[in-house]
Amino acid sequence: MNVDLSNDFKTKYKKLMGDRADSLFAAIETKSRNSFRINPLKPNYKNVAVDLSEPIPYSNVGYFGDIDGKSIDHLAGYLYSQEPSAMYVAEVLDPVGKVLDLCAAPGSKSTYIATEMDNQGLLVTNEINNKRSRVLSSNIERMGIQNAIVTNNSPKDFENKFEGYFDRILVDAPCSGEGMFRKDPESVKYWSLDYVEQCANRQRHILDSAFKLLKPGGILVYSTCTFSPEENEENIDYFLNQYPEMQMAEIKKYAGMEDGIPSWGNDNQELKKALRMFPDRFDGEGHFICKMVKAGEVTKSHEKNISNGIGKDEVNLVEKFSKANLNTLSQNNWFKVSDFLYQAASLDNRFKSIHVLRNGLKLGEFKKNRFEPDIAWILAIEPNVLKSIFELNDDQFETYMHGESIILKTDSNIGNKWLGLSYQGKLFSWGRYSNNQIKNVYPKGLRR
Ligand SMILES: C[S@@+](CC[C@H](N)C(=O)[O-])C[C@H]1O[C@@H](n2cnc3c(N)ncnc32)[C@H](O)[C@@H]1O
Repeated sequence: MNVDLSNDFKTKYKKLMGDRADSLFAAIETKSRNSFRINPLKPNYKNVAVDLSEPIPYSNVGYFGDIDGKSIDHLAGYLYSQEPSAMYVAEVLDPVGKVLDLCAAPGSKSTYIATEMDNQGLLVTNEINNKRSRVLSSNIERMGIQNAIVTNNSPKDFENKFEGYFDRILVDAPCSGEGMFRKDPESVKYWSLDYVEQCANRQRHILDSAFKLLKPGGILVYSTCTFSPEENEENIDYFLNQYPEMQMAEIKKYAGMEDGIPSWGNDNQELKKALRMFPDRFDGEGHFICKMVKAGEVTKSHEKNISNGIGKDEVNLVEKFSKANLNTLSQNNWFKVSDFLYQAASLDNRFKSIHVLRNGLKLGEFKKNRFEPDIAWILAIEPNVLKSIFELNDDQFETYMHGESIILKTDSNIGNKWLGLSYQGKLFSWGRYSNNQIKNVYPKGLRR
């Protein structure tokens, strides 16, 4: 591999690391190893057509190896591709209660956090960039996550209504990306000494917001995929001085993980508690992780609920749908946004003040005199909730993925209108049965 490291980069790290810099530069020239996660939110989640013989030692759900982004395992949300170092962040966060991922797209860490939360508590997963927030939202959907609110805001937007609200906050900061040069050699082009400074400055603003949003007693995890002291130890030293309530917490370190470097952060010895992963000693990309606790007593916060906006006629339509197609129907936290019905992750009125893309699980849409279920619901549903599941064969699966309907033999004994469609035992879509055909309702954007 040829990663075109600039002279400024090399000179800087030679000065900072001495001889070790050469081993870092050499590691940046080697090929990185791929890895992926399985998804315990799915039924029978270890039933995947990939090699699970090399588990990642510090992850409950991570494995070294390759996955196919077009496979049913991937599109039904059983697998998620993530590089090994990044996986450890969710483990360090230990997410419980109300969790905020402030810089979340495309959702690698958020989807991991959600599997740790097992649909308990609340995960607010935020991305400032609109286009990227939509990718985040679709990954939350694919993985069958029910307790997440996807938002598209700047961290500052939360400050008005969410002060001291969150038990856990992750700031996986936008950074100069030096740790990803090996995986993405093109990114070297954007690097400069000035760019590092700009990133460091932006990160301080994000951390300022995170401090305000964190509950006393809460935990803040800060991570980057870059080596630079300015964006890591220096920023954390600044932050600890700025906010004396914040204290560093220990992180368990596995083979190849190293301490933070106090001399890169004004000799603040507390920085040893942070964690560094350098690719010459660790089997993953470059990463920095730091865990901090906010001192103080938890005060009770009062929640005022949004009214759910659902009329009796609409409840009747969903009940009619359920009677024909489901064995059970939970009416927990139902919530309507325009014509869409959600099972809300939170009905807290505060969420009216920010730009919410998705609140919990999208169940479906009210159309003229009927209710139509949404793909998000089938990706999160327990199979025993469905009256009928139709398992597609290889040809039928390809046909369906192309957006075509499936013609069945006339003696097909299907009495219900909405079916769960599965392939290789994994539910991935609804299908609408009528006149010996399963009509294609797979979202156009997901067809191929
Ligand atoms: C390192 S990436 C996040 C990766 C993500 N956590 C994951 O694991 O998939 C940083 C994100 O921060 C967003 N970002 C950029 N500027 C920001 C700002 N000023 N405040 C908050 N987020 C910002 C970027 O759009 C980007 O999606």
